[in-house]
Amino acid sequence: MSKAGDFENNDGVYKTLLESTQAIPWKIDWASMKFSYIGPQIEALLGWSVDSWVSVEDWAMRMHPEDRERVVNFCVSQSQCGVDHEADYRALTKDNGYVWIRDVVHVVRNPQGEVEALIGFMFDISERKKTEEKLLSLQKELEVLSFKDGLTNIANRRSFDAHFEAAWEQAQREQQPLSVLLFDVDFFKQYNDLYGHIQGDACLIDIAQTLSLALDGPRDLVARYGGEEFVVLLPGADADAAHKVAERCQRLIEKKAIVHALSPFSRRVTVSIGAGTVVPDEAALHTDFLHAVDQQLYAAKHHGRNRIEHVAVAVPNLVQAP
Ligand SMILES: Nc1nc2c(ncn2[C@@H]2O[C@H](COP(=O)(O)OP(=O)(O)OP(=O)(O)O)[C@@H](O)[C@H]2O)c(=O)[nH]1
Repeated sequence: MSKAGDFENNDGVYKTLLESTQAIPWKIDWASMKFSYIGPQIEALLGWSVDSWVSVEDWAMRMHPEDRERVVNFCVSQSQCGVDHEADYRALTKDNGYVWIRDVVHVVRNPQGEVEALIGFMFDISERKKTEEKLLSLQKELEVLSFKDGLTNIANRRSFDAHFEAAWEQAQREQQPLSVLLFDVDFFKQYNDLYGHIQGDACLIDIAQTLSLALDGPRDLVARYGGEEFVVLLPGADADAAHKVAERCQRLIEKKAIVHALSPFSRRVTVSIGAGTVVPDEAALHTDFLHAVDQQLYAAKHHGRNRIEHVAVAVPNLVQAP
């Protein structure tokens, strides 16, 4: 007799092989929906004894409630159609924990083509799931970080752009005002030259925190626009409201009293502010509006710094500044 023949005739060999694998083999009789076999490895993995696996009910009830309906419905429908399939779910352990399982199911038919039994393997995939979950949370963290400025921890330019575009479209749709404030730290090059770059960084962090404190609207956003420039987005704020926020920012920075020996303004760090308010009509472009606000910042610098200039022209429908 051939070696293969020897092997085929030896049920014990099969059993030993099946029961020494990591994967846990099982068999369910289709007519009775009862387990006719389950590998003893199941007890080491989940804690339930082999004898406790009687019917598909035991299988279904030892599944996480959030997974049960989806998995049971899927497996029943696939089996009824005679299609091999696999499903991932959390299996309940005897001590009330959960283990991620991948069940790989083969549908066995008799010579007439009728479903006779289901056989399968359960794989412990908890390690893989842990890695997947960790990757997912790292991905989320990365998404958050990619919208944050690394130095000041407030929103970055990319975040501002996304919020600004959304707010612009909403203002256009609802015909509501929208305001933007652009800030630039005065004489910052001299500050850096005098106190060094590290203290310059600390000054920018201080200003970012101060500006954050000045905002109270649920949709207001402060972001680092780049270098020593910051931007505040005020959806729904009319010119009056925006001007008040700009003044509050100025006041809070003044109160912070960051020493700048080369500043003509009480030897303290100050900011210049360009402000703009618009109720954008359908044709208005948000880039034109930002450009107009930037022009105001330029004007604030040009007119002596430490001041607010509020835009009143250059974009259709611009609301008159106070
Ligand atoms: N420490 C620090 N300095 C920065 C950072 N980003 C930009 N700067 C500095 O900011 C300074 C900006 O200089 P300028 O554009 O000449 O502006 P200014 O000196 O503030 O002059 P005015 O705006 O006209 O009042 C430069 O010296 C930059 O190196 C940063 O992240 N950290």
